[in-house]
Amino acid sequence: MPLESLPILDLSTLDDGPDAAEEFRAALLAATHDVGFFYLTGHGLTDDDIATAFATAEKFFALPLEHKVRLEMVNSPHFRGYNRTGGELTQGRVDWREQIDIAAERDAVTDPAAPAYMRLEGPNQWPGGLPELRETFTVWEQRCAAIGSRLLREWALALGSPADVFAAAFADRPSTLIKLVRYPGRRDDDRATQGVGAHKDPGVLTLLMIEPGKGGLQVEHDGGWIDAPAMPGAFVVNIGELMEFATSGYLKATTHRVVSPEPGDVRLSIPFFLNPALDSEMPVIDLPPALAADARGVTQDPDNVISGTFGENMLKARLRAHPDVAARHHADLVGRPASGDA
Ligand SMILES: O=C(O)CCC(=O)C(=O)O
Ligand SMILES: [Fe+2]
Repeated sequence: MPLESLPILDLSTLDDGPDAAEEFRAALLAATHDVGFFYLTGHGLTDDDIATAFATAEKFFALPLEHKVRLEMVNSPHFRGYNRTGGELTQGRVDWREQIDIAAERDAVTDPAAPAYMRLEGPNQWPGGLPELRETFTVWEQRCAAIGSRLLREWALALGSPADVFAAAFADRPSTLIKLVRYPGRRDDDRATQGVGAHKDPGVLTLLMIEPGKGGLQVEHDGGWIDAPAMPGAFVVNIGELMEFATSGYLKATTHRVVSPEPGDVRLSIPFFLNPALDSEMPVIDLPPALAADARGVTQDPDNVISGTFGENMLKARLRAHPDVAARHHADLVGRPASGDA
């Protein structure tokens, strides 16, 4: 029978003794082998934390357009800042959403000999008139990174590896990214039904918070789509291409998309992406025989070659999604092979 909804996992059961923890790990492995997506409850963020995050995101989107465009991503060689509705592409088609991208706050790398992907490191563009946005999402980033690190330890154990097998890649300068996203309601013409087009996430792990009461997210499974509406208080968690790479395809990076809300409706979401340092190599896990027998290999797509170096994947994804930033700041990289010399 086709699956009708995503599996649900409760992170707090990890504190209920070794048997409960073992059960959690088995469920984690099954969910991300079969579906690649699950709901996560018991993660420690309260309803108040979540309500504050959405209220802050709403305040940002309510700013006049002339304030928001001062922070436009096209100003940033590091792919940070605001994209107005229609400012991003997936599979070459316009996504009908507006958003601000906030990544790890660091200085830009000035060494001209650094690999091209180090250009992704740099400062964010923060809205001057809304200081609470920086406060709220700096804390959100820390909380989500801690939840993500905990999940990575449990995956490591479930995969028969030492708990810290992924830790080195994340220890120094992990690449975190938060997007605040607003999907306007569908208009009457067709092109506006793609909130975000079908894609896999390029990194390791995504913790997505959807505005309470909203649908729209669909997850590919067995040749069909599973609807994944907001579940009160829960994250939607999924793995990306680099986790598929690390497990030789035992875990699955799953295609998903967001269908635009009905005309007149609006949907907010807050995806958090946890990724290793740009210049780190994601370890390829030595799977126990029982799991290795079920590893499907990494999906081979000549248009989307997956590298073990996270920065290569991320740069490729960013150049593809934001051709205006690429043209203004990275003309030297446009049209180069998907994976190759930095
Ligand atoms: O907004 C959502 O529900 C999902 C967004 C998404 O898949 C992404 O930004 O990668
Ligand atoms: Fe995604």
